[in-house]
Amino acid sequence: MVFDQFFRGKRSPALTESLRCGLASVADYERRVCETVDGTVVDYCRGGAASERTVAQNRAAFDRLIIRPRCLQRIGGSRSLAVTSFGVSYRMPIGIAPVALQCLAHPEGEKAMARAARTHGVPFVLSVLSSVSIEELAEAVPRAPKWFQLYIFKDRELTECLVRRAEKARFRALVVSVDTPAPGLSRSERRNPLTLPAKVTCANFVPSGNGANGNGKASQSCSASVLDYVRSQLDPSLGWDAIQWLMSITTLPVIVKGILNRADALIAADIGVHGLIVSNSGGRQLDYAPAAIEVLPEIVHAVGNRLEVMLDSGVSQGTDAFKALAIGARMVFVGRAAVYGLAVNGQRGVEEVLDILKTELESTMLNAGCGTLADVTPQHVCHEMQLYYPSAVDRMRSSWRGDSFRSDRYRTRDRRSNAETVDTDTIQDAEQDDVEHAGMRKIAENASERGVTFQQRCIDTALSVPRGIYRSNTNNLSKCNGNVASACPSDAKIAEHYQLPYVHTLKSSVSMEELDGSIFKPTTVRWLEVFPFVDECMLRSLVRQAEHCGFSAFVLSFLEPSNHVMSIFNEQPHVRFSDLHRTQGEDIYRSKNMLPPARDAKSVTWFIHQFRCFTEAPVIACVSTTQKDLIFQALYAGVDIICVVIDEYTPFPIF
Ligand SMILES: Cc1cc2nc3c(=O)[nH]c(=O)nc-3n(C[C@H](O)[C@H](O)[C@H](O)COP(=O)(O)O)c2cc1C
Repeated sequence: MVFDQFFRGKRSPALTESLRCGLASVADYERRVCETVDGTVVDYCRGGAASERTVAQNRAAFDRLIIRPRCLQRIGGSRSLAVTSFGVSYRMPIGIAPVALQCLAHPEGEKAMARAARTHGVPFVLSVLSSVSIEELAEAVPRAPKWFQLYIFKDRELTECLVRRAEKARFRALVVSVDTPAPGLSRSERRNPLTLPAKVTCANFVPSGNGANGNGKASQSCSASVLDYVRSQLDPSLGWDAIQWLMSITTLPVIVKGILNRADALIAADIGVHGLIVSNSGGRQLDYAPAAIEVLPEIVHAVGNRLEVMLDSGVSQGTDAFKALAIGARMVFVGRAAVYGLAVNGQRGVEEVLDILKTELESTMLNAGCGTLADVTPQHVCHEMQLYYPSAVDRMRSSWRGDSFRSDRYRTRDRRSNAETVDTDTIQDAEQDDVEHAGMRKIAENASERGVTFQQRCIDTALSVPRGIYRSNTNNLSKCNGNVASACPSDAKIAEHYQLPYVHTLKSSVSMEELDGSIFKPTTVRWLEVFPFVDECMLRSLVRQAEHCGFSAFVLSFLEPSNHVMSIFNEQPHVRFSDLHRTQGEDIYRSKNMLPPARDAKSVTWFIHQFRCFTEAPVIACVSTTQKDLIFQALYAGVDIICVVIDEYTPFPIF
């Protein structure tokens, strides 16, 4: 309100009206719809697939992103939300997503929606399952910026016919939905089936009076059961050649909707698709699909500027739009938000909703220090964990001699790839000119002979933490014939040489004391790798022992399946695991009572909480990118740093 009075001077009539009715946000519109509209229609508009987990995730993922404002940015008078897409200029970067059967929400349905889009100068995407036909809409709202959404049906003739009709009606782009090999499963619809009123039908499949819509086959089937007919036309056997076929039969830009994976985005870019809508259809298709905003970074990162990337799913506030734009979306689309406006007050309701979103986006931009969309950058958004755990970064820095010359040089080399196994040749190359070269090479060669590998691990770069945890992999103990004592010293020396932290594992036969007493230099940075054991006393004792030996951080390893960790301890009778032996005695640590907890959320949280009570030192959770749930559990449970282990198939920006 205050913002509005001071900065806008004059409110639009739509905003004034919505405020007067107590409708100040999209959430207010949603509430109003629930109070006033028939239950089955509410379910149809609001519902999602199955357990609706993805619907919830869409909201939660936006909420996890925090806006980082910049001040004193000299924002002048030339403020603008204008955006150009496929050569057409729109007044703001928020369009209306395709929504089937809008006459269920309001008698004017798609016509009202398109008129509101015209008022705001934003694209309106007509669903192929619209309750107003392509021709009727074009005639009623000729000047609305219209795009047409379709599926590539089993019947290609029918599909081509729809494309021709859209071209003739001067639609400006085709949006092909690719996330619907079959209809999404709605539990609410199953409980409470939606029956279409006589006047509401999929108008594109019904012949008009003059036969303009003509496709006899479709019409006949449709008259029996519109939805059954369309469902029967969805084609799970489609491949990317279908998109190429679509591009070959039209000159309109083709936008692929429903992409959630960088690999698919890359294929789309390679075959020359014009745009993508990163979308999970508002959580209506695949339950447990990721939130669209969560995968947007990996997709933007993968395709860059090769095609236009847009987003829908979960946008219900101006801040949501801001976040998506900051991460790299050209435009966002709203589905439910617009439908709520339509259901509450027809065209006016949609205009009000768009006005709310526009006002919120303007306000967000201004307060974040952005005058135009070009000013909105990835630096304006971060994941909340980056704010919650900053002190850990400082603590990590203080336990890391990261500013030495040689260390920098090594880290520059690391940046070539996110994860790589550094072989001894690489180490040699790095240090050709080094006086210590020969000695170190010998140690590295020895290590290599014993089958010890050097793994590069990566800590979230956004936290500016130096990267490159050095870790000796002593999993292959059996190769050492019980004589592994010589492995650790040389590994520790290499770590010292490259000025990387040495991560000592409990799977070693050399104890922390032995390393501290004879192998480590005072300057060696040492961290201890710990597994999620259930025995509290033992953990506490290990922590004390480690602190006593100068270990400055703990790496909780959730990487290996618990049974694998235990098998190492249990099935190596010839190996003396010195740290564990000293702590508890062999019989106990090899016993079944020490099975680590299962990796459910509760036990992971419990373990981290426990561990936090034992020590002030930074706690790093080592998690694989494939264990995404675990990453968040660990963060929420309070670890300082997540060490995300990336394999070559995993896209980095999984956050
Ligand atoms: C009631 C309803 C019907 C929809 N019908 C279609 C459709 O016919 N075709 C399509 O591609 N997407 C359809 N969608 C998905 C939207 O285009 C869009 O992806 C989704 O609504 C965006 O999420 P949001 O509702 O959270 O904004 C529909 C969505 C809703 C809510």
